[in-house]
Amino acid sequence: MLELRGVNAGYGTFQALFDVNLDVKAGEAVGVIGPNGAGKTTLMRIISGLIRPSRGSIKMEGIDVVATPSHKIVSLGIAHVPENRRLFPRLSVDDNLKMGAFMKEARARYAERLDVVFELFPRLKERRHQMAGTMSGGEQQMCAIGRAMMSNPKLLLLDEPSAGLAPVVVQQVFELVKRIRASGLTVLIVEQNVQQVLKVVDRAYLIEAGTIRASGTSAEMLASDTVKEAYLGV
Ligand SMILES: Nc1ncnc2c1ncn2[C@@H]1O[C@H](COP(=O)(O)OP(=O)(O)OP(=O)(O)O)[C@@H](O)[C@H]1O
Repeated sequence: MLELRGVNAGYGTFQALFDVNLDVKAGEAVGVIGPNGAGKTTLMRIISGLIRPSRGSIKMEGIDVVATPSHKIVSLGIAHVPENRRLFPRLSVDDNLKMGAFMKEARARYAERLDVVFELFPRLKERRHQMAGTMSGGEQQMCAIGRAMMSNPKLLLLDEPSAGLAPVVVQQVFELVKRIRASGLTVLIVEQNVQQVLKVVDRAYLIEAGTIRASGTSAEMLASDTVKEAYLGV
């Protein structure tokens, strides 16, 4: 579904990603792990077109993402849930969800998408008239994911969905990821919470200083000495 080849990217003269190759197959959940500043968020940004690579190719179902204008990338089926959620805090849950269905095709299927989101996250239906900024951290994450799902994506990019949440809520967020996966959506998820994320993904990539250092199935990553020493504290 998604294929990155030889991707370099950065900010001005600063290079944040070096020769990145990455694949996500349809129906898979794939994790991206690594330390602070490794380039994980940058990776998500180049896939959703927020920034452009300086070299290399990105293809979504064979279509060149780099050549696609930013506002059309959602139409390729890519939806990005950014770090820190970025909800509209003073708007209701309903209005936040509406913002996720701004493309013409999504607008036409608004009611149908809303049903899908409410079925997956019944809590959002209960709270649909509440101001998003007054909901709990876990509920806000649900709302951010729900908003992304309003565009009827094929690939969901989740950037640190558990960041800043209390441990019990972190558990709930990983349960959400499992549910999304079971609904058939393909997921690429960035996480600091290595132990947890490896329980919900099929495969993962370890990125350090902008370079992919290791990749493999969750079982392989859990057994890898590099991952164990640096990220699992064993
Ligand atoms: N807008 C920006 N302008 C300049 N440099 C940036 C910008 N965003 C990120 N960087 C730099 O790019 C590098 C990679 O950052 P990135 O946010 O991708 O890392 P990360 O792995 O997501 O880190 P974290 O886990 O801390 O969120 C860092 O050195 C960061 O300072």
